[in-house]
Amino acid sequence: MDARVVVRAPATSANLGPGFDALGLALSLHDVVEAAATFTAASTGGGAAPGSRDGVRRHAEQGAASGARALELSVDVEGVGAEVVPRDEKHLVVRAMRACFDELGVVPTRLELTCRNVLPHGRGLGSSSAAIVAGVVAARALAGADVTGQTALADALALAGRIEGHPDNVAPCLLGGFTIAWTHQDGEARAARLDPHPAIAPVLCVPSTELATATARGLLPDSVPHADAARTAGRAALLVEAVTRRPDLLFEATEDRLHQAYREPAMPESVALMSALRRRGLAAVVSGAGPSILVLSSGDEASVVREVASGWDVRELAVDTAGAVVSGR
Ligand SMILES: Nc1ncnc2c1ncn2[C@@H]1O[C@H](COP(=O)(O)OP(=O)(O)O)[C@@H](O)[C@H]1O
Ligand SMILES: N[C@@H](CCOP(=O)(O)O)C(=O)O
Repeated sequence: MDARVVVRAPATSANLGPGFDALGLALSLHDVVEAAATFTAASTGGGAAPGSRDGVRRHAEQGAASGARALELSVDVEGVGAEVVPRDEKHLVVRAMRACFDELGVVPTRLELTCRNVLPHGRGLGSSSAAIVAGVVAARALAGADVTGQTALADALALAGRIEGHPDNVAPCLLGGFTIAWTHQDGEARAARLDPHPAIAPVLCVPSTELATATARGLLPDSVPHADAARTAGRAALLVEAVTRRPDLLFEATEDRLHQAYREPAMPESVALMSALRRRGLAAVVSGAGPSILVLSSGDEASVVREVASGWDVRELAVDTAGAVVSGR
């Protein structure tokens, strides 16, 4: 009994300056994962409609009862990272799918993946979140679980957040648009999705060098001055208004004192570019953990970015409003 799906997951830019680990924007750059799976009869049998709540519960009971079975795994990767990403159980999409199958209680015996990668890795554009979200959504769809309802999205976000470790990329990747993400008191990721102002046009300056998010997180101090925290909290609040209704406030609203300066030693050229862009009045920030620079443009500012960021890979993108999209089941 074969199931086959295609999932498209967007790049994301997290933090947006002052919204460390909270704010994020989905971008019009996508990875695509094609996935096919065969499940044990025990984990899918019994006649309940796959995807119904009853069907998922029955999967959980029967999957758990069936015990571990060897997985026949095939991973094909095209595009970015094809030479370096693992092709086994360590592949991030596979890890996310396995975690989701376990949560749903279904037991795959065969899993076939083709990953068409476009998002650059280790550039602060949420490639790991896109891989995780694509895996979680693909696994839910293959298992016959809902992927679009409120409960399904909440479950997918919680699992993706657990795997990624911070919620601000997985939220916009799953939901699209502009998101405010937080960790609930139960420890799970939650998010509120907002529509960005239609004038917002993200412009990315992408360097050729990578910086692992874990490395950039390691540069952050255990505590920051109260004045910096207070100032940045105010700017983050203002940024919600600026992104959704008042793009004229973007420059002031994107000031950060919580993470960018601490990370400068790992990406001096990026921070220098950000400062040069800000001196020209542009709302430039470090994208995610860097080293890409994001300009939240609200008009015809791309030509200034190209002039200041001469020699950089400058990409004029749009906001992705759809988030992760699944087709073909
Ligand atoms: N499509 C993918 N398939 C497999 N692994 C991926 C994929 N995208 C990202 N990764 C893994 O995530 C790492 C990058 O994650 P990270 O350091 O968080 O940077 P970012 O998410 O900003 O690109 C890559 O080096 C790779 O190990
Ligand atoms: N809030 C995180 C965001 C990391 O984003 P990424 O795209 O660099 O993975 C952080 O700043 O560490």
